[in-house]
Amino acid sequence: MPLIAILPGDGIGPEVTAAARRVLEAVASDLEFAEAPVGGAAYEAKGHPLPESTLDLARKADAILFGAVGDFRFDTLERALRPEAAILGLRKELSLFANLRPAVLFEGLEDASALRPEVARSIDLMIVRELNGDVYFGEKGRGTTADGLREGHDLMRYDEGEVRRIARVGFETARARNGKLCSVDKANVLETSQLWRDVVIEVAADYPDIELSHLYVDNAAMQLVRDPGQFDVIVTGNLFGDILSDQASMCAGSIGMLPSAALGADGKKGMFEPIHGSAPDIAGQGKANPCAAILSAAMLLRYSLGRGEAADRVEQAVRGAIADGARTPDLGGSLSTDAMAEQVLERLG
Ligand SMILES: NC(=O)c1ccc[n+]([C@@H]2O[C@H](COP(=O)([O-])OP(=O)(O)OC[C@H]3O[C@@H](n4cnc5c(N)ncnc54)[C@H](O)[C@@H]3O)[C@@H](O)[C@H]2O)c1
Ligand SMILES: CC(C)[C@H](C(=O)O)[C@@H](O)C(=O)O
Ligand SMILES: [Mg+2]
Repeated sequence: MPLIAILPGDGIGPEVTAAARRVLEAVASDLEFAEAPVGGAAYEAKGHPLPESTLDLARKADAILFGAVGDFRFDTLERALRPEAAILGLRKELSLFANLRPAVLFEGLEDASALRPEVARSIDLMIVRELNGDVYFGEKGRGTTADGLREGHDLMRYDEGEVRRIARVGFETARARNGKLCSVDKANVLETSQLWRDVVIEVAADYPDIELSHLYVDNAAMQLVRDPGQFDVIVTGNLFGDILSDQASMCAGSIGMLPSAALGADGKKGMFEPIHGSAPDIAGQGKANPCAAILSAAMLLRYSLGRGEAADRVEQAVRGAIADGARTPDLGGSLSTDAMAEQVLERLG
């Protein structure tokens, strides 16, 4: 019996994970679920955003369904105790270095996209974001300059091994899709990025069938709204991937639509979560779009459980609901989180 750890977290996290869990229960009757607090909820309950017991469950589980963490109430805590430390800790402790963030425009969502319909319709891409390194995990600190000014610093750093392993995921992902990989960096300014580019080019020698291109991140941000259809797979670092995926979400209609998978070296055990956060502005109001969480559950079925057929069924059910006009407020409609989940569940048969 596969064990699924459910880590709902804060804000809309519990609302959307409840919907995703119902979908999992509907397509797989043999799953065992265990829930544990994470983020601000865990800090309040246990004094730490990632308690040992939660980390143990995550280690033990076959897959993790994660909601979202964070609330402005915790923004003054020391960094190690903030809710966000939990998600970073889980990614690092479980060596989940490869973050797959697909952005696709579902039929009917042209009007929700921030782009013109004919431009929006072309988006079908996968962002492969490195998740264990970069400026997120480099040495950081605060101090005072000789002149008495407050200063802060965060070291951006990758070693070639870290770049090589995510580059391979990028090339393999492109091979399984349409054979095009765009590596995004800032090699015109950053040494970390020059190393990134050099290593990606070295790895490319093993993938002569893949069409490799490179873009600076500022240009990539522009191209993503000018012509998202030009991209198949984008491989990039932790920070650039974070930013570009939120941007891609609005090209595809809403941040409430984008799922993600964080995978380790075996490409199997993983943590699955919407790319969005805890959305304190709409938490507790039943307004959250559960599709990103539901589509994350589909990725869990596909990657961690090897159940591609069940994953397809879930994705088709979401597509069907959207095509038939089901809309939460972020998509211009008025369905509640639960009503949207019902629309999906009904289409699972
Ligand atoms: N994976 C995570 O746990 C994660 C990701 C991003 C941000 N955060 C945290 O979440 C908190 C809020 O951050 P933020 O406001 O910058 O980003 P956010 O993604 O939580 O929200 C941004 C905007 O998008 C809307 N939104 C997000 N998800 C939605 C959904 N499913 N349906 C409808 N609308 C949705 C919100 O209402 C808000 O207006 C912060 O504490 C941040 O650190 C956590
Ligand atoms: C909450 C935060 C640490 C996280 C990140 O920056 O990775 C989030 O924005 C995401 O996209 O998953
Ligand atoms: Mg983000």
